[in-house]
Amino acid sequence: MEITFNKVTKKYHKFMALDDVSFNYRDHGAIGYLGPNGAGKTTTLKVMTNLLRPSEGHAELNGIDVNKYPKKALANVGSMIETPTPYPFLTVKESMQFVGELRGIDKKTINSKIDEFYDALKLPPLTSKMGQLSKGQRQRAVFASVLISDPDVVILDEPTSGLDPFERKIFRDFILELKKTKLVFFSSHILSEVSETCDDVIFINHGKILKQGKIDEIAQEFNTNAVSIEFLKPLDNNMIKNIRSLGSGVLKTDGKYAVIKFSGKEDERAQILENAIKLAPIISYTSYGSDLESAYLSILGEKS
Ligand SMILES: Nc1ncnc2c1ncn2[C@@H]1O[C@H](COP(=O)(O)OP(=O)(O)OP(=O)(O)O)[C@@H](O)[C@H]1O
Repeated sequence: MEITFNKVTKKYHKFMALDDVSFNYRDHGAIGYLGPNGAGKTTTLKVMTNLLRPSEGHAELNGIDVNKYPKKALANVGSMIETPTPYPFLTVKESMQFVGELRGIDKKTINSKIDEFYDALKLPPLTSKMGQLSKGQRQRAVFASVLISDPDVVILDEPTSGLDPFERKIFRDFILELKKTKLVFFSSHILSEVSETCDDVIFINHGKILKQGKIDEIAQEFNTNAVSIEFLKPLDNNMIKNIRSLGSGVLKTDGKYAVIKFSGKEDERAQILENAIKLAPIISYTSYGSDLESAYLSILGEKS
């Protein structure tokens, strides 16, 4: 399973919606494609699924050029791009059966998949008409249809937009399972959703990739890493002076507490603890975890 973008540029007349976009992902896992409105996310996913032709460069799925050989490239791919508009007069079950049959899946497999997704995605009653479902119910029913053919690669455009927190959780739990065996690529502007489900992240704005890499590494790079130390006794001036030599700066001292900045490297964090113990007895030692928000603000905030 593999997704490749090789120097893809997409122009809408003179407007450059994608500018020299390249990435490559292989094997199972989840990739979050993050960017604000108008960044170029949908355009990317449309090029990826042959709904648009790139102006330059090319996209490959499972090693096959999507625009040259769309049928072959998309054979093992499931995608949900923009708000799905499924068959309103079919029931949930009929709609999934229809998509499964179009994909050449046998009836028995289709029905066992429907049972599986009914529980995992908490689908609405299978006899409900697609046209009468709420947005969240419809989204999940369409998502189930996309997965009926058991694709290797799953491509989703803002899959949780318009969903309530309960539905988002269903989606998140499902992606966490799905990514164990499949390559999932989804666009989003919801940071928490990406940080909770993805291994890798790409930041895009104004059609350009601003940063890509492992979420943990990017979060760490942009985070103000800090540890909070609780000493047994309140700090006096002499202690505070000594604490200043720990880490790369003191953010705050308050009563028995000191908050110390450090680079984010594990060995430096261990060293701070080792030296702090020499100053006075310690009751607790807590790290502030890195988060993607500071990365998002630094990467997209500065350059947007
Ligand atoms: N058919 C089109 N013709 C002209 N410009 C377009 C067309 N489709 C998109 N654009 C422009 O290209 C840019 C990227 O649009 P795109 O839909 O890819 O962004 P997005 O990141 O998916 O945004 P959103 O989160 O709002 O869906 C936007 O400035 C948009 O106005």
